Amino acid sequence: MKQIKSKWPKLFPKSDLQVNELLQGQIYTIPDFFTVKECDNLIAHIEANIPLQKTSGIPKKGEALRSNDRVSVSDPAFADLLWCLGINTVSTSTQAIYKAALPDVPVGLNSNIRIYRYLPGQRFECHYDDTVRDERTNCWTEWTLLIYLTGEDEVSGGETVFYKTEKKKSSVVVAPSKGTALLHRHGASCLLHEGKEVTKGVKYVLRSDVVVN
Ligand SMILES: O=C(O)CCC(=O)C(=O)O
Ligand SMILES: [Fe+2]
Repeated sequence: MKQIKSKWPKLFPKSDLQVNELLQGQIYTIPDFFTVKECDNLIAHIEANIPLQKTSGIPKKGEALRSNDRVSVSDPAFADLLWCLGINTVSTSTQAIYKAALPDVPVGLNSNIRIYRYLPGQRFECHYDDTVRDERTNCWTEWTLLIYLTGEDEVSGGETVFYKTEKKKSSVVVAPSKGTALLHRHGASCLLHEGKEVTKGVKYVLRSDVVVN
């Protein structure tokens, strides 16, 4: 993981965040977590300062194929900022999120921040997200946090699709929406999911995880 000294663009807390429950105890979206301007500033910052790496296209044993460009940076201050922008209040005021890992409760975000860029033709095939230990706090992660920096008329395809069973008969489809944050349960309770191929435009995503203690 890279240690990058970077000054992120200004981001402001939102007081009136709405939380949509797409699947109880599993999938939640928070529209307008970032404004359009914040998303555009973040993309400009990433493009100017944070080189993304191409994934090889050949998955390691047991790993899903992903062909997106990505980088993983250790940035505790940015993780704390994202937490304080509203993931903290959403995690504590949404009972199913707060109680998911009792007696442990959400306490912050993983300092490992990942940035993904999907160009047309790129995707992240079906997989499960593992729980990991945050290197700073030693706490385990319980939820994946994805924040879409592009969406709507900028990207076609690129939906994050969750399957309720391994047979993939029933699914929940989340289309990238600019500035929307998505929380989904991971580790032992993770649903099979994938990032569908982008067919037009560029999909940018910020990723961290909610840690519990
Ligand atoms: O980009 C997406 O829609 C999915 C990303 C994902 O599944 C992951 O980061 O584990
Ligand atoms: Fe995933």
